[in-house]
Amino acid sequence: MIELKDISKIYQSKNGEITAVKNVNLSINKGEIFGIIGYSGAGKSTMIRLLNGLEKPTNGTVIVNGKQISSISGNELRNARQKISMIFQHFNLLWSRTVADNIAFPLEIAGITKNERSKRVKELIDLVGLSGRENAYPSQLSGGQKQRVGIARALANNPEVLLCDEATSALDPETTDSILELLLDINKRLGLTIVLITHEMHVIRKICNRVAVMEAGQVVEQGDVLQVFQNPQADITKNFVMQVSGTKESKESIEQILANYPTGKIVKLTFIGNKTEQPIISRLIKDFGVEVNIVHGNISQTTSGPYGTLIVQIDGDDVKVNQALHLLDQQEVQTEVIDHA
Ligand SMILES: Nc1ncnc2c1ncn2[C@@H]1O[C@H](COP(=O)(O)OP(=O)(O)OP(=O)(O)O)[C@@H](O)[C@H]1O
Repeated sequence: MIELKDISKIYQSKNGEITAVKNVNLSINKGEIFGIIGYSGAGKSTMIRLLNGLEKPTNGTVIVNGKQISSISGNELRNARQKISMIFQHFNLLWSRTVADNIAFPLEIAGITKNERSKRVKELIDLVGLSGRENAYPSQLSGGQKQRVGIARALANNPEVLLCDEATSALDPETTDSILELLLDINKRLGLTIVLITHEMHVIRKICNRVAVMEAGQVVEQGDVLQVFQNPQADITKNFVMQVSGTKESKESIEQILANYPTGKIVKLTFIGNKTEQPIISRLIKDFGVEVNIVHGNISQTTSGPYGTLIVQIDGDDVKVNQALHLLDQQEVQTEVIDHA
């Protein structure tokens, strides 16, 4: 559905050239939710502008929905862009228009008759859960409701691709979740391909099937969300995963436990899928007679299943401790000895 082939984007500035995107290759399938994550300045916004044709790449090709967006212009680009919609961090609503009229706006531009417009607007209002608020103005809505209007407006002309530019960054955590659930619902119901950019791993975990991690204009890692969570390769990806697994906070706990129990091994266990539901710890204790102290634990849901991390101190006879680690490996629980006491 979307192909980026060896894309680079170089901006000219007073201080010389800025490479915003460098040699990026990505392939996004029809109907998937694909996340691009990176810190500020990584090149995410540039990527999204390349996808909707607002920017031309310095090198490479962008293909969206069968059209080579990177080389077309004028009417051809305008037509192609009707199938590529977008929602924004700050909603970009028309403040002097009601909810219904905001949603009707792209339909007016597309020349849809008044009767058909009213019918479609009603459908969209129902779809995003805004029934009863048709005649409200944006200033009378909460942030979450404003984003629902943004989503309805983006869906008005039946797009094939929805681009989300930090769409939940201005919302509180609960509202963020309700908007993410709406996006997931729309993706399932309409088979819409969704590409989102974000700096929050929570967003990726909650709704994405696959993720690309960007740093300094490059994609440093990409893959299925669950795999990336279980086995992050790049340092930046490890940092993003820590946002969700909370293992950063546990450093203090590890220091504490080392001070209190200066024996054994501190091990980080990472497990995915139904392994999170097995009584692995009790097996270690029963089968090997080792002591297990839980330092930190966390289980998160992704669209492909649960993902968990557990940091434990395993203490006992060296041979038994190693056998316990071996059992964990056999159980496809990933183990990383993060500290020897
Ligand atoms: N029009 C432009 N002219 C010059 N430099 C630009 C332009 N747009 C972006 N850049 C530069 O390209 C780099 C990538 O910017 P970009 O906005 O794509 O990153 P980002 O990951 O979206 O960051 P943020 O989340 O802060 O928007 C930055 O160094 C930025 O200053």
